[in-house]
Amino acid sequence: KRRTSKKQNKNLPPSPPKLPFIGNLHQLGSLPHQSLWQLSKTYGPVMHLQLGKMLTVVISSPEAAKEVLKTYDLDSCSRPPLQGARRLTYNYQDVAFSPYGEYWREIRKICVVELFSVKRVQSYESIREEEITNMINSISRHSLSSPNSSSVDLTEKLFALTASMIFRIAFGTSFAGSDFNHNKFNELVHAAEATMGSFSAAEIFPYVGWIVDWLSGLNRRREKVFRELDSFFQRVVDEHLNPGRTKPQQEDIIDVLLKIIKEQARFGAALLTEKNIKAVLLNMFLGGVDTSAITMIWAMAELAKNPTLMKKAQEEVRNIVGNKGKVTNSDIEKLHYLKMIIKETFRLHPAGPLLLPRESTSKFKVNGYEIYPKTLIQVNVWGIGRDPKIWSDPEEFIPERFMDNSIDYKGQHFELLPFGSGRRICPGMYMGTTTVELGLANLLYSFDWELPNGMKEEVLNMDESAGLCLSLAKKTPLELVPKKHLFA
Ligand code: HEM
Repeated sequence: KRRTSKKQNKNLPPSPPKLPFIGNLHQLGSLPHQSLWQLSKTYGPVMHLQLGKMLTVVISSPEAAKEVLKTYDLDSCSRPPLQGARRLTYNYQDVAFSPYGEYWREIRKICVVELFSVKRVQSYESIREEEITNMINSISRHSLSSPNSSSVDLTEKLFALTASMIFRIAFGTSFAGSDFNHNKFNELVHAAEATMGSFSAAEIFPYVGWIVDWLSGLNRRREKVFRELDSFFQRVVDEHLNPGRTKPQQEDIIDVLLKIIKEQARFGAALLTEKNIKAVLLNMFLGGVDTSAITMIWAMAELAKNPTLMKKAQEEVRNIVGNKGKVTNSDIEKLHYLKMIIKETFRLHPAGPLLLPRESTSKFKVNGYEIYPKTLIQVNVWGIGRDPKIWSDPEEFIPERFMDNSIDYKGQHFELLPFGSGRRICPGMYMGTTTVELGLANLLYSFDWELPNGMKEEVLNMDESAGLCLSLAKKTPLELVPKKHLFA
C-alpha cells in the first residue's frame, strides 16, 4: 500500500502548503511542468507534493537529477502502477510502464538489442527516405497549386509523416497498403494517449475514487479504446502469422518479435506472448509518433520566428548537399548547425517535460532529504532547461550556445535530458533523432519558409498545450508558406 506523509514526515523534502484530502493537487494547473517549476523556486530543487494519496517528489536541478537518475538509479527505476496505463498495457506487460524486475529487464534488452538498435534503425533507411519524399512532394504540389502562396499546416504534415513511418516499421505495410484509414488510426492513438495521461480518481482518492471513475465514464472510455486498439493489433499479428503472407524487404517489428517468441519456445524459455507484442507496439506508437513530430514542429516554429537562424540553417544544408535534389542519411553527419538547432529545441521544448514517472523501491537520500519506497518521482527537465543559473538568456532560442560546448542530450549531461538518463532512458533515442534530423534537413533544403499573410515574427503563437501522456505539443497548428527553392 502506498505510504502517506503522516507516517513519515520526519525528513521529507519541503512541500507547498496542502489542502485536506486533495493535498497539493490544486497547485498542478493545466501545465504541471510550468506550475511545478514556479513552486520549485520557493520550495527548492527537491520538493514533495501530496497528490491525493500519492506522495510525489519533484526534482528540478541537474545535481539532484544526477543523484536520482545515476547514483540511486537502481533504487528509483520502477514505474508506479498508473490506472490509465493498466488495461492498454495488458497489466503493465509493455516496456514503458512495466515495474522494475526480470520481465522488464528482458523486454528492455530486446528493445535495445533487437528492435531499436543502430543496425535495425539503419535497416529502415529507405522507409524514412521514401516517407520524407512523399511529404516533400505533397508540400511541393501544394506550393505549385497555390500561386497566391497559401500556407500549409506543418503540424498535420509532420504528424502524418511520423505516424506513417512508425506504421511501416512496425507492421511492414503502409497506411495505403492496409485497410486502416490514416486519420482513424491517428485518432485512436491519440485517444489512447489521452486515457493513459488521465489521472484516475481511484489513484488519487483513497477508498472512494473508483466510484468517481465509474460515474464519470472514465473506465468505459478506457475500455472502448483498449478494445479497438487490441482488435487492430491482433489482426495485424494474425496476418503476420499467415504462412501465405508476402514478406516486406526488411523484417518489420512484428516479424522480429514473433521470431523471438519462436526461438524462446524452442529453448523452453517462453517469456513473451502475443500480448507482449501488442503492448510493445502500443509503446512504439505512443512513444515514437508524437515525440518526433513535436520536436520538428517546435524547431520549425523557432526558425520561423528567427529568420536569420533559418537562413543560416538553409545555407548550411544547401551548401553541403548541393543540387542533389534531397538530403540523404550520409549528409547528416556534416550538418553541424542543424544539430545545434535540434539540441536547442530539446532544451526549450523537451517532448517529455517531466519524463515518465519513476517509483522508488528503497529508501535513499537526495540533498539530505529522505525518499521513501513507493514514492512517485518526476524530474522537471523542462525547468532545468530554462534555469538562468545554468543557461544565459534561457528563454531565447540560440543554437550557437552549443558551439564550443560539449553538452549533449544522451543522458550524460544532467542539464539537458530530453530522453531521460539511466536504466529507463528512452530506448528509441537513435530512431527519434534520426527521423528528426532527416525530416528537418529536407524541409530546410527544399523550401524557403514564410509566415502567412505578412504576420510579424513576434506574434507567432508559441503557447504550449496541456501535455497528454508524454508529449508537450505546440498549442496552435504551425501554418507556414512554402516557396520551392530553385537551385541554380
Ligand atoms: C524525439 C523523440 C523522442 C523523445 C524526445 C523521447 C523521450 C522519451 C522520454 C523522456 C522517455 C522517459 C524516460 C524516463 O522515464 O526517464 C522515453 C521513454 C521511452 N521511449 Fe522515447 N522518445 C522519443 C522517441 C522514441 C521512439 C522513436 C520510440 C520507439 C519507437 C520511443 C520509445 C520509448 C519507450 C519504449 C520508452 C520507455 C522506456 C522504459 O521505460 O524502459 N521513444 N522517451
